[in-house]
Order: sequence, then structure tokens, then C-alpha cells
Amino acid sequence: MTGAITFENLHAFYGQSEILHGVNMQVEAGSVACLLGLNGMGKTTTLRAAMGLVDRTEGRILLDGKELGGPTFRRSQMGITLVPEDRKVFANLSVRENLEVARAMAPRDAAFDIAAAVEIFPRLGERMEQKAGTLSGGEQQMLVVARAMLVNPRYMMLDEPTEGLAPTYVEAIRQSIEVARGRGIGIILVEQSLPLALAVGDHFHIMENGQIVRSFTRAEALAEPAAIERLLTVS
Ligand SMILES: Nc1ncnc2c1ncn2[C@@H]1O[C@H](COP(=O)(O)OP(=O)(O)OP(=O)(O)O)[C@@H](O)[C@H]1O
Repeated sequence: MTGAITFENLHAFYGQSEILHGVNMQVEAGSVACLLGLNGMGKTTTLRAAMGLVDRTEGRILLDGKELGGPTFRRSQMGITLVPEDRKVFANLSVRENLEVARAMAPRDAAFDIAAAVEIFPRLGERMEQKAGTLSGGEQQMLVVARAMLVNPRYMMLDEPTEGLAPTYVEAIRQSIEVARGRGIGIILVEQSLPLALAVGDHFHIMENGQIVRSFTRAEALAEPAAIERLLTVS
């Protein structure tokens, strides 16, 4: 099954403040779209708006042709999930229990199971009985990404998943994104590291002041990464 998530003229508000001023973007299933931009331009708000976590929106988001709406759990049931920046694990539950909670939210016959998660993140497999709150930051990030994949979403949004991580963890996250894409998941990646974005992205969208101002295909980005870099530099 192919499909796409489509943002159509999306406006988002926190109270009286309009943060997004008409975001237009389409992300195909089985592809990775990188959302790039300076701090405060609206990347996180775009992801939160898709999950119904802002005060109000205008415009619409279509998920495989169906309008995304309702409370967050409903949107998650429709097939979209967000890995937020804050890396929240259930600190007092073991790694295994954290994974089981996520798996229980997926259809029973869903393809991606705990064994598949451990295959991508062997480090988690070595720590199944350890309390999640005692994992290192990088291990906790692996756990939240594994949990997001266990819900078996059609679309997965990752908000700065590699921020502050050591290179081995960055590499594990990169691999998990490749695996998710290979499984046909559509991915929206907010990422500060341009090298990582260039390593995995199929499309690149630059946000400025609550809008997407430039988009690049992978071929364009690889031909002229300096053009993207300039857009991400404070002048
Ligand atoms: N809960 C909130 N209430 C009011 N304004 C908010 C709220 N969250 C974010 N904003 C504002 O919305 C704007 C966009 O923030 P957002 O977090 O989406 O940017 P970003 O591009 O993800 O940047 P960063 O890389 O710093 O996270 C900022 O001006 C921010 O101050």
C-alpha cells in the first residue's frame, strides 16, 4: 500500500499567537523528509500540530487521503506517531516492559515486534530487565524510537532524535530510520545535524517563520549541500 501524509495550508496557534502560517508539505510512505531550519522557526510546532498538541489549527492534514483530526490517541490510531525531543521513558519499568506497553498498542499481527526492535537495537536486548530510568541518554533514545516503531505506525515523526548523542548512538538511530523507511513507513525528521539529514533524507524542507520557504530533492541537496547550509546559518 502506498500513500502519503499531506499538510495543506496548515496554520497553528498557541493562544493568540499564530506560529505556523500555511505549511504545505507532502511526505510519501517509505520516504524520509527532513525538516530543517533555525531555532524557533516552527519545526516542533509542525509535528505537534499533526498530533493535535497545539491550541488550534486551520488548514488540514491528510493521512493516506483521510483527514487527520481528533485527540492525540485517535491520531495515533490513524497511524501517526511522534518521538518528541524529551525522550520520556517509563523510568520505573524495565526495558522489556517499556517495549511491551508499546507493542500492546499495535494490532496483534503487526509485523514489527519486540524481536525486530532488539535486532535493530541489540544494546536494548542486553538490558531487557534493567529499569529504563537507569539507561544512558543514548540508550533511552533507542528505547523511545523502538517503542514508536512497535506501535507499527504508517508515519513516524522524529524531533531532533540525535541531539547530544555520541556517534555510536547517532549511527543506531540512522540505521533505525533506514529500517523504518524500508518497511514503508513515511518519516518526518527534524534534525540539526546536516550530515545525518543528508545521509538519510529523500527530501529536504527549510522552515522559516512558520512556513516552508525552500525544498530540495535528495539529488539537489547532494549536488549543493552548501545551499542548504547557508539557509541554516544565522547571518
Ligand atoms: N507552548 C507554546 N506556547 C507559545 N509559544 C510557543 C509554544 N511552543 C513554541 N512556541 C513558539 O513557537 C515558535 C516556534 O517554535 P518551535 O519549537 O516550533 O520551533 P523549532 O523550529 O522547532 O525550533 P527549536 O529548534 O528551537 O525547537 C517559537 O517562537 C516559540 O517561542
